[in-house]
Amino acid sequence: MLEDNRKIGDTLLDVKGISLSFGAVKAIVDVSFDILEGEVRAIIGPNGAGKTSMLNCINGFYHPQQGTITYKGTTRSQMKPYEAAAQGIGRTFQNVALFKGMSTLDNIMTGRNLKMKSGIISAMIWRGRAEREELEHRRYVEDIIDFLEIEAIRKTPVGRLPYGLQKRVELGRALAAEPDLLLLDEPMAGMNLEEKEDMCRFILDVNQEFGTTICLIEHDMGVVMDISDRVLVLDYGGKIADGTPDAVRADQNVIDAYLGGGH
Ligand SMILES: Nc1ncnc2c1ncn2[C@@H]1O[C@H](COP(=O)(O)OP(=O)(O)OP(=O)(O)O)[C@@H](O)[C@H]1O
Repeated sequence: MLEDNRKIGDTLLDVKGISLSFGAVKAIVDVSFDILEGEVRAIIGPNGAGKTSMLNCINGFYHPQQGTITYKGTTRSQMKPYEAAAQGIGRTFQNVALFKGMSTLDNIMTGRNLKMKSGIISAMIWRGRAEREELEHRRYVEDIIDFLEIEAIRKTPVGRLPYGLQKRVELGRALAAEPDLLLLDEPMAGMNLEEKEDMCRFILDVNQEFGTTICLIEHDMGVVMDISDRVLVLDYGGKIADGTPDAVRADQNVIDAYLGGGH
């Protein structure tokens, strides 16, 4: 890890007794865990363990049948995706979800939408103000482009970029919304070693420099153990371990789930 100047704070998100089923399929079974302000939190587990479903519950894509989610002190049984986004929960997806025909710059600009105050009507009435606002947003997006070292591809349609760079652009778009809590669904999937190392560095930089709290799903155990403060382990929808990387690595339930145990 980099030199650690971070402050880990109070509970930002508290998940209590969440259960989610799709018909007979139990995707999540009575899981509780929390995320502290400023930490890098990982969720791991074998295929189908319920990891993506958990992120989908946190940002309101799925509505758990049981349990509560407390975010920034407000408790809900469910929330809507736009409410989650408006309250500072950002997200990237397992499969890249960008506008392939649009440039890197324009894709990242779409991440600013929530921050834009001028609608079409007010922009017609107060053109100067709308233009100033647009300029400020562009400046913010250019800073993200510098930060992620993707200046050379700012005008390139993202569909033409290699997969690793598309993932970086997707991270940029999520950052453009200035999230307090950033959910990353397998940010390094399908990447080669060098791309993985770059992505790890960017995730740690986002956490340290912007103070963004990160919750990530990742299959590469080496990566997870390197960059996470705490790791939640799911298996068949249930929680089987939760703790520091070292504690989780030594946990017999985790060893069984990964090295046998029916998977
Ligand atoms: N929309 C859905 N409709 C029906 N079943 C679903 C749906 N979403 C998830 N599931 C099921 O819920 C279970 C958990 O899936 P989930 O995608 O959360 O697991 P995961 O741990 O993220 O897996 P992976 O590592 O393969 O991405 C699986 O059995 C899956 O088939």
